[in-house]
Amino acid sequence: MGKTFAEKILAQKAGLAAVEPGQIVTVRPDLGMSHDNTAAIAKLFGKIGRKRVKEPEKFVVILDHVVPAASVEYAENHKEIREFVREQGIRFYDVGRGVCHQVVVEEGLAGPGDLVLGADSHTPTYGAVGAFSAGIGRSEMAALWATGELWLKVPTSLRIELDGTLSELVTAKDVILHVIGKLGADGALYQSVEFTGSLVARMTVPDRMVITNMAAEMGAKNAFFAPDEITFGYLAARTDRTFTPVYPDPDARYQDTIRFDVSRLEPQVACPPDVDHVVPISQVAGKRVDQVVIGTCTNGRIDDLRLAAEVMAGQPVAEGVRMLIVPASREVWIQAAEEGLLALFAEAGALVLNPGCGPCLGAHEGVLAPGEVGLATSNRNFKGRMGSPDAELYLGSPAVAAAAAVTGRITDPRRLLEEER
Ligand SMILES: CC(C)[C@H](C(=O)O)[C@@H](O)C(=O)O
Ligand code: SF4
Repeated sequence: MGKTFAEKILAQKAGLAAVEPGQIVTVRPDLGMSHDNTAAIAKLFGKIGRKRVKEPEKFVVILDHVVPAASVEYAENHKEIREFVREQGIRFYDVGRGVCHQVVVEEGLAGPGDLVLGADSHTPTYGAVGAFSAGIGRSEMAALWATGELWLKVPTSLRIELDGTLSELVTAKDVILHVIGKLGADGALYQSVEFTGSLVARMTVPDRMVITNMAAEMGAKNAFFAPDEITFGYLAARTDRTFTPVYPDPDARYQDTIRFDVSRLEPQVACPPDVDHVVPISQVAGKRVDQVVIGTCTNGRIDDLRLAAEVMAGQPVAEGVRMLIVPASREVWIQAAEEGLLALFAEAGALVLNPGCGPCLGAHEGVLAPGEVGLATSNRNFKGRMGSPDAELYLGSPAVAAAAAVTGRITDPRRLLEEER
């Protein structure tokens, strides 16, 4: 009987001939990733009585969540991490390099056939380049540092087929918001989600990253796009590593196959306080916003910034609205600067921030006050996510965010474009 992607790759990484869903296997990941939570992990590591990370070359630490440090406490945390990675000889990217998930992909640290475990819930992102990648807890990361291995339960597999053609200004973000809206925030709980269908062949790696990133929001253990020419072309420009891709068998058995035709999809918006309370934009159009954020590991890439600039079409940010632009990485920041996008946003009245998570997690760089309404291109909108528990946060694509920024209200970017034309 055929095997799914998860079954094949986990068998391989566990050194077994075959595995079944539900089976507990001990795997040896190719990469372990952590970020600002590394100091907390180091404390747990000390508690289990270890001094040296067993295979330091298999780990990476990226400071991104509260960068640059917003308080003495954060500064101390960063300082401890710098000392720890130096002592242990762990690959390290300091503040300013970018959001961990973007950096891992840009640096070619994840690719087809890799098993990556990260101490962050959006680690499934790297399935966009054919890796099995999943989030783990801090104590699991400490155990991984100590032994180089970890047990995992083999997930059941869910296949999602995406077919049709997206209309103008409807994006991968709208697709995944729609999918989450239909399946719910627990719609793929502890499942390995394989995305297939005719739309996939027309999706760039960044498009696929939007989808695998947000698959975490429906509970997925990991998410996967079978590596194709688009994947290999993308990776060839970034790394000279060679990869051994793993593909599902054609006769693999899935728990379920769900098909979506995206041809008539409108731009989608997730309404507070639930990521799965997703509606077509026409249902929330007109809602006033105080702050718009374009960035994060979901939608802070160069094509997101290009799309936002296109929708803004030289119009200024609406009076009374704060617009924050947070390039996901230094590479994106430089590219956007070279293309004149950062100046364009700044001239329109936006505030361009440093690469990193920015206000996504509500810790700094633009938190919302009680009663305020935000719209962001990020992946979470629960109560208090971007500051006050009494603020509201809507989620949408960069096109939707740009349209809100220049009109001061949730607006269908397609209508705006029509008016501009
Ligand atoms: C702080 C970190 C552990 C957290 C996560 O795991 O996802 C953060 O990145 C988030 O998006 O809430
Ligand atoms: S950008 Fe947001 S979702 Fe992504 S890793 Fe940072 S805090 Fe988490």
